[in-house]
Amino acid sequence: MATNKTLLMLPGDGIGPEVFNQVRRVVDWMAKNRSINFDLKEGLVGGACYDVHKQAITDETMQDALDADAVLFGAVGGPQYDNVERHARPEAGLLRLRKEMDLFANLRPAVVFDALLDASTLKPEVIQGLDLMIVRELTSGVYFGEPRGMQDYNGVERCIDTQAYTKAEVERVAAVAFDLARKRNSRVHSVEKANVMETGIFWRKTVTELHASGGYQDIELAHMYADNCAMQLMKNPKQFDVIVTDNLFGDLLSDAAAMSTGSLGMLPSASLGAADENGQRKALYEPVHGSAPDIAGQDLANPSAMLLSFAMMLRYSFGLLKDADMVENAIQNVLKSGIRTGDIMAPGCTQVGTTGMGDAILAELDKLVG
Ligand SMILES: NC(=O)c1ccc[n+]([C@@H]2O[C@H](COP(=O)([O-])OP(=O)(O)OC[C@H]3O[C@@H](n4cnc5c(N)ncnc54)[C@H](O)[C@@H]3O)[C@@H](O)[C@H]2O)c1
Ligand SMILES: CC(C)[C@H](C(=O)O)[C@@H](O)C(=O)O
Ligand SMILES: [Mg+2]
Repeated sequence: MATNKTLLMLPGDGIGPEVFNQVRRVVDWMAKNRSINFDLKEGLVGGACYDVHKQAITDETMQDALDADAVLFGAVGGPQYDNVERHARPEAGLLRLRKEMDLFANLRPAVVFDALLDASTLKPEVIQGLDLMIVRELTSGVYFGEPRGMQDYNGVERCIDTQAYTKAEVERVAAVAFDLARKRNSRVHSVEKANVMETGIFWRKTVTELHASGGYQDIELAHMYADNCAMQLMKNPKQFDVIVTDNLFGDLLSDAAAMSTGSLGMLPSASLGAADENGQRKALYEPVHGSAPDIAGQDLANPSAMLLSFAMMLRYSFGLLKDADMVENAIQNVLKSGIRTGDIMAPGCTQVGTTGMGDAILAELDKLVG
């Protein structure tokens, strides 16, 4: 691969830097064994940035993100920032990255590895072979709608958030879902609450029209209410191929889907912008989980979600399919061999920490490269 691809690394807070340390080892391994050399840049984000600059991301780091070929992100947040004003909170750094990079399509796959059937709280027959993709709209909806905040409402204190979507915003994320479905099992569930919300009715109408007029008749489209979808994800997740939904429902449903895989520590994600004339997209890759303050600093975090996010980056941003497969296979093989972090531990397996899991994955990569 050309050596001029820039990768911006933003480890963040809590377990973010811990799982990131394992990615650094794989980045080094890729340079040494596969001649994949990135120009690496690193920046502060979240609480780590707030501690130094009193803001969750600086303009310089934001510019680095806009200039990079891909951004790799750990996690942000922590209880010590609970009383920081919203615009400077750690989470605001991530939201700014998503908005200013215009990363409207958040791909959150939930894939169940056979070796982890026993780690899920769902019955093995319900989840065996599960491979679903949630496409979450990421730059609009109630996360960003205006007006928002405190109001004087006829002398009464009131607080509002606004759910708002333009037609173009719904169309572009639905198109990503249809295009992805075509490369998978050609089924899309569009999820909203059209029974209650105006934006739900609009979402459903817009997706239906795009399906009919956008050349997507080969894709099977179904509509589902978000509350039912949460239930169906527990009852029979294998009915789904691709789910497309708004920013808030996507946040909730992807955490729910994570548990079928055994742990939040297994779920990667890719956040993508629109393709330019060369087919290149701005992109940020991050695990779905957060900074996990309850286990931070104890070498307990599962680095798999972070490493699988790195694999998604190799695949989606750089077309390095073989190398992405290698990382994924190495993780699968380690799980098959019974090596587990605490979150996915099962009787008869060997428990390791974050670094131990990294050691095992690197050893497996060595085997795979021969
Ligand atoms: N993308 C992000 O940076 C992101 C995502 C979600 C939450 N957050 C932030 O993280 C902080 C904590 O939030 P939370 O506790 O609701 O969610 P969380 O995802 O951090 O943790 C939820 C639970 O899952 C466990 N867990 C998460 N990742 C794990 C891993 N890799 N290995 C093993 N166990 C893991 C945690 O120990 C915890 O019990 C908050 O400040 C929140 O805003 C950030
Ligand atoms: C940290 C927070 C802003 C974020 C979200 O709500 O989108 C997180 O929960 C996620 O799922 O990426
Ligand atoms: Mg979330």
